Amino acid sequence: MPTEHIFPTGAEAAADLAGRIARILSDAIAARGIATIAVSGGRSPRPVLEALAKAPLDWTKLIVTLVDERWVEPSSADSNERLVRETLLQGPAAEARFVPMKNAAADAYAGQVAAEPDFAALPWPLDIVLLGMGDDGHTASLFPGAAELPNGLSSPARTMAVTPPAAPHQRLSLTASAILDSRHIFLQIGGTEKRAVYARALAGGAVEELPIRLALCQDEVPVEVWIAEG
Ligand SMILES: O=C1O[C@H](COP(=O)(O)O)[C@@H](O)[C@H](O)[C@H]1O
Repeated sequence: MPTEHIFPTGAEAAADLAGRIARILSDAIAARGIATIAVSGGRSPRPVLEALAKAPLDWTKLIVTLVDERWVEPSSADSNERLVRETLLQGPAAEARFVPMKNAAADAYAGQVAAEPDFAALPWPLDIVLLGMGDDGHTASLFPGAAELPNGLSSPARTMAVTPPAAPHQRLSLTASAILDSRHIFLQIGGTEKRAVYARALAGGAVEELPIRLALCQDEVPVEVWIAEG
């Protein structure tokens, strides 16, 4: 079962989560000389990434990457890379090494072939995987109903290409095995709908129906969840 951190507001949850991430990254740098974090996109992580950017870390020792990316140009409002550049990679944090998922390939399937070696070369396990969750129970870009989901749940590769059944843009995503090759998995949720999906995911059922279960219902990696009630 995940460890839960419950806060009245999203702002309080984000501040606490950013502090926890900064402490773990600092300890990782002290222990191994390098720290790694893969972050989610979408709307939820913005305040966490903005707060984390202010942490007094040796950013030159940090590798930042994404858990998933929409196959759009980094200038697009839908780009997860754009979110990370606008929020986290600011000021001293811009010294971190950022490993993007989007490359010049025409689609996410060709892009996956080009991106996989960069991801295979990362220093695994990652220190932190910061997940989000959609209202359909998807995490990273492991979408229920996607033709590529069975492969994403079983592949030993680090990355997978996927076409979401009901969301825009082809995606590149970490696979389940890559997400679980980590020292800490953190999940951020807020709002009535997501809290209900989270409760359903904990209650049981197939990972194919609610892919967030791949992180919540396993014993390999400690999972902590930051929940905003407001
Ligand atoms: O499309 C995506 O959705 C999920 C959830 O996003 P949110 O806007 O509801 O927070 C996100 O975790 C994922 O990284 C993103 O690409």
